[in-house]
Amino acid sequence: MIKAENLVKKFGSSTAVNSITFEVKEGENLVLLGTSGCGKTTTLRMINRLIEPDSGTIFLNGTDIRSQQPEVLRRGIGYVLQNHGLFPHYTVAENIAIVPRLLKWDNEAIRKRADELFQKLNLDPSLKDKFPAALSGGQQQRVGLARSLMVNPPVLLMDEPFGALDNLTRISIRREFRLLDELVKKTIIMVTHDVQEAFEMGDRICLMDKGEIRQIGTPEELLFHPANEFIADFLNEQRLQLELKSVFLTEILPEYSADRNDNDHSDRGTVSVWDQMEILLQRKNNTPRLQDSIADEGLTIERLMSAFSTYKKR
Ligand SMILES: Nc1ncnc2c1ncn2[C@@H]1O[C@H](COP(=O)(O)OP(=O)(O)OP(=O)(O)O)[C@@H](O)[C@H]1O
Repeated sequence: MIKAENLVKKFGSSTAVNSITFEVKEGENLVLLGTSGCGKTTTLRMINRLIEPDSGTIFLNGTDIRSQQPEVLRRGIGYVLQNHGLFPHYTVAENIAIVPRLLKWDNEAIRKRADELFQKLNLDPSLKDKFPAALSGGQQQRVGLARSLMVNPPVLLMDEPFGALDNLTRISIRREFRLLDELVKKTIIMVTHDVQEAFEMGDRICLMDKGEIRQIGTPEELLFHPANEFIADFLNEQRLQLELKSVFLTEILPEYSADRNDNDHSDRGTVSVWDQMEILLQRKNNTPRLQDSIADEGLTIERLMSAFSTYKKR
């Protein structure tokens, strides 16, 4: 779906992106991960031509993106920014109508699509008449996402989409976004410097350093088969939590996994060992369950951990 070949971008004498090559399949969520300044945002912005590479080529569905006007290209590529990118002097309704109006949608079509997205994103319809400054950070982020999804672009670029949120909001909004049907089927490239976030959201992770790619692979591949010492060191501090997030219930206890999601091209289900552990802990504490669709009757934390450690020894 997206193919980047030998991309190079320099700013003056410093090289932000140094000959990187990667591919993203249709429906896949690729996370660009790395420390500040390693070239993630520059890479992302080359895909919607906000930045032009010095050399290298990007193909979208086999076509060089330079063959399209940037404005036309961007209508098929949603873009979600850390600080939501909403225009402060436009109401929420006006903000989300910008691209549909460019595409000459009528008012009724815009209203219908906005209502649908507001419902899916748990946004109260009364927010439509407000200005962005009157919304909470989480609401602003949801509106930013709604805006990028209005015309249902097949590709979505997300630059630190949860970066401006407090930790708790961040964790819950991330979980919600991950299960959102509008996002499950999209091809997504997401930038983050948060390792946990990358492991929760990414089908594959592209770990960058100093403008170069050190490894691209599934969370499991990076953790259990790091390509070099840099990768192992980068992940080491949070290893156990990452392992729990990167292994799925379907892989260790298929008999308890009634949640296999047909839209999930990775075919690993949607519940990680970490998620399942949280569900069991919440149940133990009598707090509401995170997810009700799981056939986990009789599953205990001990059983889960024992299956996880057997899996790791394989
Ligand atoms: N417009 C610009 N002019 C000059 N230098 C730039 C410009 N944009 C980025 N850079 C430099 O290019 C390098 C890569 O920046 P980039 O924003 O892509 O990194 P990043 O990995 O996204 O970092 P962060 O997580 O801090 O946003 C950095 O050294 C940055 O200072």
